[in-house]
Amino acid sequence: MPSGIRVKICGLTRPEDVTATAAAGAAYCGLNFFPKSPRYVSPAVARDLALAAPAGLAKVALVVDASDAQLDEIVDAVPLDMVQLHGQETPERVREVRARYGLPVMKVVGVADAADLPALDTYARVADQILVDTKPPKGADLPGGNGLAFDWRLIAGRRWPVPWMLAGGLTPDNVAEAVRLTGARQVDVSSGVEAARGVKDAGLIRSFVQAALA
Ligand SMILES: O=C(O)c1ccccc1NCC(=O)[C@H](O)[C@H](O)COP(=O)(O)O
Repeated sequence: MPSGIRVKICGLTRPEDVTATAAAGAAYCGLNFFPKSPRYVSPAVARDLALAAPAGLAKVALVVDASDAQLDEIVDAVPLDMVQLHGQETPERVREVRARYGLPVMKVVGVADAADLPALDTYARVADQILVDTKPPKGADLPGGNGLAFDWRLIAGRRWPVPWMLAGGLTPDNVAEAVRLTGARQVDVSSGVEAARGVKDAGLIRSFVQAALA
């Protein structure tokens, strides 16, 4: 990609979503294994989606406080390039998952205010990547994928010693401003490219990637 921005489209559920994500020029696709999510895919469905992904589109497994048994089942079934830990996983658990599966691990850190920022430094010491996402509001059904942005000024100019992604409430309309303000070189979206909750839209995926690269 000419601008060097790498885009992740998260929560794909259908083969046409994979086609649209690859055609738009995204670098990563996310497969969601959180059972309560409207974007959940079983390991069997995820395997077919992952096998449909062309070379160059990295497949990321999103899990929430998954046990070894759950992760074993996913990793055995699905050809993956990365694991995204989207729950309350401790730094020690990040280390364990990296060691057990030999896959890069991206740890999600939720941000609502400045008090959340030190955790980014903590996880940047143990994870291969960090994903800076909006902290879910109290009582939210889902720990992510809520389509809510945080105040990007909190991380403007911040850097970490590992690659990082910006997420949370990004859309084709606001992603360019988010990149400009934060300096992010990677962005992640789910709700902002959906026609309905859990249903990706090829046109929105294309618009999002184009806007991120602009
Ligand atoms: O999308 C879900 O349903 C979900 C469920 C449980 C944990 C995480 C989940 N989604 C995470 C994402 O899709 C993204 O990594 C990120 O939170 C941005 O989502 P959005 O604000 O919807 O763009």
